[in-house]
Amino acid sequence: MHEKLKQRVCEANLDLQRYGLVVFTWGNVSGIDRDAGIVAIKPSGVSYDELVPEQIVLLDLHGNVVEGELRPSSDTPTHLELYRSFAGIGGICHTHSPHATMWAQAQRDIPCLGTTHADHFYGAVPVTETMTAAEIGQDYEANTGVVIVRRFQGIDPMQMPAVLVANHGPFTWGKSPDESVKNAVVLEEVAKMAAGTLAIHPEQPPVSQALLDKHYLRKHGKNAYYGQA
Ligand SMILES: O=C(CO)[C@@H](O)[C@@H](O)COP(=O)(O)O
Repeated sequence: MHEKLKQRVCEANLDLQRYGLVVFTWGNVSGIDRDAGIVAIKPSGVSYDELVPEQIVLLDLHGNVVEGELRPSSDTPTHLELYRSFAGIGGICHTHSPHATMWAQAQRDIPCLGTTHADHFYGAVPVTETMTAAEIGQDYEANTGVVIVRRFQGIDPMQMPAVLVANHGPFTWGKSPDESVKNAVVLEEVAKMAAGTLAIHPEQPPVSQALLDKHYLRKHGKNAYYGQA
């Protein structure tokens, strides 16, 4: 069932290693078939070298496993919360890529300091608030999704396909699993560039709104709807 979706999700997980975004199994990618209401996600703890499409786990949007022998990623509740809340996304990627994770640990938004950033993210990449002890204790992964959605009040996820979870790491998304991984690669690059730029010039201000609009809207169209011309 959903062999094509499992294949695409498996390939996107293997790309995490190909692009150098992960160490060990510190990352996972999922995809969704919205018509069927089925999410496909990497199994927990399985190394990328061994990963095959048959191991990809299928769930419904309530988190019930509908196919798969292995335990789904421990971040599954976060992925599910984002699919339920951000209607336009078709794939989600989570990593601990070092530079983006440094900004998440420092609990700082990544400012838009250049056109590379502006081409992909419409403004500063936001960091979430830290979770309360109750949120952590109750259900850490599900509440990670809740704090992401809370942070996106007033932010269009289709114009900002990335977030930094405070003290944890980045989540990115897109209209497909492979697009979510591409955004994770870009996020890691702009995180690295921003850290380096501010080390050279700590007072460097973000780009002007005119430059941000010029680059982001030119690439993504007037409505800046992610992934559509
Ligand atoms: O962030 C964490 C753990 O802190 C997880 O995302 C990472 O270890 C991947 O877990 P899974 O193997 O997907 O269950």
